[in-house]
Amino acid sequence: MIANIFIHYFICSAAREREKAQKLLAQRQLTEAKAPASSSRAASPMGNLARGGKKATPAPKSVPAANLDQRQLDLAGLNLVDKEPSKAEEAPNMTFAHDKLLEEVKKTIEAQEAEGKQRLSLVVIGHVDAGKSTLMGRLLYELGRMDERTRLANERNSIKVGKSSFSWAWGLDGTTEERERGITMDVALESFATTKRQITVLDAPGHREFIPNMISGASRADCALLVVDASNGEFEAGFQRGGQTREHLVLARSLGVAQVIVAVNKLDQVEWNNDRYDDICTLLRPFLVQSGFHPSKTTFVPIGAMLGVNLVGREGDDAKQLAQWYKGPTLVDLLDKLEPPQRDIATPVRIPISNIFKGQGSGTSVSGRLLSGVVQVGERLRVQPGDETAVVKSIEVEEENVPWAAAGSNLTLALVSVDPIQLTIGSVLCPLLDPVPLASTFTARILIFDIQVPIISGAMVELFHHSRDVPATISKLIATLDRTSGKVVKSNPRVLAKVSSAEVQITIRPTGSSGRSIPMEPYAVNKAMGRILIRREGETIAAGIVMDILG
Ligand SMILES: Nc1nc2c(ncn2[C@@H]2O[C@H](COP(=O)(O)OP(=O)(O)OP(=O)(O)O)[C@@H](O)[C@H]2O)c(=O)[nH]1
Repeated sequence: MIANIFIHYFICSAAREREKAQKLLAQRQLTEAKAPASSSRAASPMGNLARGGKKATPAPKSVPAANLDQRQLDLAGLNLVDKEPSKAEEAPNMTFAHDKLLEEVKKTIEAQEAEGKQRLSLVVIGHVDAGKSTLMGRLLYELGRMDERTRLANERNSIKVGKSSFSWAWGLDGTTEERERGITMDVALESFATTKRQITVLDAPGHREFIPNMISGASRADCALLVVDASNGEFEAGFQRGGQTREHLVLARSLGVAQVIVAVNKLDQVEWNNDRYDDICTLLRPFLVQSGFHPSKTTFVPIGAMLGVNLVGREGDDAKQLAQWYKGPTLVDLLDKLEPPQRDIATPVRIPISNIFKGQGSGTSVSGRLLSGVVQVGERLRVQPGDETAVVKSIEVEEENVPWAAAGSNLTLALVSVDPIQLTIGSVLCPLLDPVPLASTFTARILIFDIQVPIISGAMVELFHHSRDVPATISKLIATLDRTSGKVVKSNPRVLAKVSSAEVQITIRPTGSSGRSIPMEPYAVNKAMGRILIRREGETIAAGIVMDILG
């Protein structure tokens, strides 16, 4: 009945997103083309999209024009073909009634707690080149999640292109461009287990050019691992004004991340100097408190990512110098003690989409974080904004197909009975009867950072909400607030100065691709859906929470 559009590239709301998605498809195709059929999951140089054996749908085969009737020719010209009712697209039925599902989820979470195997998501943040991907690559290897064959292949291939020092990072940085440039550009997803935790890792890019991707990664995490480079001058570069050590910490905290492990890396570059380690910790401690991290939720660990020192142990010659002055926990010991957050399973489903890709013969797949609620296979969800609905054909969490997933999971959903053109990065999947409100104008309480140019009414900004960023205007300065009590200090101020708190009205400016309204909720209704970040000219100027949606 409806013509099916063959999608040769992903459907995203903005050019940046489209480019990102195209890159991911290329990455998946490259990975799949290269990977042997039996390749282990650790063997794939992946982002989350490269996993799970999914394949991009091949382009339709061309048919000689002489063999087509007029209608087919018209359709061919439009790049349309009749939709064949495919078996793969058949919508499955739901297994559980909602209350039964909630019971099942509670039981499972309790069992996980009793087993001492709790799940959490960890975003790896820090200034460019601090060693985030190297650390993750090495840690995956030490924990047995990267096999020897992959390690050797990464070593060999990185030597071949003169990038041998990035060989560990290649376990995470999978695209040709990332490997050529030696930097992470998009968030890569991985997972590993410690004794008591099952951890999903989101390796964020450190380069300031990719802050939007870092925001998208941090908004999917419960905890953060900040990596700082102990080399002389390098720690200072990241920690100075405008450095990403500072910016990432502030962004992560503003997005609700409350626990952080600080890994002081590359200590081999300073001869494992104890004083250098202590100085770095001393400089970071007050900044962490100032950024809103409670000292009891902040831990420090000295490491050498490349040599694998103090990640899971301190054996061997490389660790001798450190072992002379450090007797504390290893990185894995600290990961094992991270507190899993409360799961908001009773609130309606909210899944902001962070990636969209074509599944093999099974419609479209999307990935993102289930912020609240519980979702199951067979469930029909609404896509906001818009009138579209979709049925969940399958759910994948940490490379396993599961019948349901609960709040906090980073998941991939295969969707059927959906027009993929209606899906965009930043769209939110929600229950049919409990849709997320759409906002074009709303009020927000914001905390203004150390900005150089004060904010005035009419200021043009970029608004970040999960993986979506849209142009917006600070349309009204309602009041300045006392930073501690939140009480109004002055109504209708003329400007908002740096390091102050305020209530403002924000209006989203329409764009060709994303319209005027975006799905969001007041913080009082759903914390994770009510957090925003405001940037201007590539600088994060404020973070805030949504108060009231005005229209
Ligand atoms: N000497 C030394 N070099 C390291 C260590 N860890 C990482 N490096 C080097 O630091 C450089 C950057 O490492 P990456 O892992 O790509 O850094 P990153 O933080 O992931 O970079 P972005 O994601 O692009 O910000 C590479 O050349 C690594 O070999 C370490 O423990 N010691």
